[in-house]
Amino acid sequence: MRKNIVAGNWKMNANANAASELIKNLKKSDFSETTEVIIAPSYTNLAIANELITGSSIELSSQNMHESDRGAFTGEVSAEMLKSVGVTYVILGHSERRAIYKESSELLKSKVDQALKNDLKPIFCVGEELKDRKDENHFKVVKNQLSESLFHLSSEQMKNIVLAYEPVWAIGTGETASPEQAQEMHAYIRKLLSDQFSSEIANGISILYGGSVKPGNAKDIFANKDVDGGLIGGAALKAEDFTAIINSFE
Ligand SMILES: O=C[C@H](O)COP(=O)(O)O
Repeated sequence: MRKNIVAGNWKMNANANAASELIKNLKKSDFSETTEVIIAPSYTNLAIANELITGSSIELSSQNMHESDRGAFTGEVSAEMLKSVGVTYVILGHSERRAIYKESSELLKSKVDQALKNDLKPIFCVGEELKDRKDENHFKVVKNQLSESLFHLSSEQMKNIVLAYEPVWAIGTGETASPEQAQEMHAYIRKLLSDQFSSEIANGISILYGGSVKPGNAKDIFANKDVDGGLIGGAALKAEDFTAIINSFE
């Protein structure tokens, strides 16, 4: 049985004080034990977050990671460094990394391999841009993103991947995919996983939806059978809203 997961991607928000405050408020919140809760603060806040989440069920994720073990890569952070401050997940392939930092499928494939080699679980993001959807290319785009960075993995490795479908046109725009559009793409992704790996693998992988998820729309999105939770941006920055989203499963 796959897990329901709600992950908060804080992006480049919250200094050390704000991050501590947010985590303290989250710890006071009453959220469902059956949903796995993950937070992804910026690099500078990971160590403090790790201390603050001790004794809670909250898991820690990084927003990015370098693909090499170590070396002369000024400004970069390795998997081993992340592990040393209690990180268990790493977001890879976010559309902001793909678009702004030109991260290619090939690079993301290396990052996925590096994460798995270091026992970090990738939250691997896929999603089409508005133009792709208008041109009815959205399925093809998502299929390529998955196959180019993940389909070389073994079934055993694939079990450690969490997927996030984030239509780029819905990120931070207030516009959400309809519950039907989300379900349609999630079912398509699960079918691809079944064809490439097995139905057992496909049914065991959590596929999260991301893109303007809020307390007011989370219930309708999470009610779909192939939507196993959310990757939340803006609404993860308020403990009250994030908690309401976590508690939005039927
Ligand atoms: O990683 C999170 C997504 O980019 C969604 O962001 P958003 O909830 O602010 O639209």
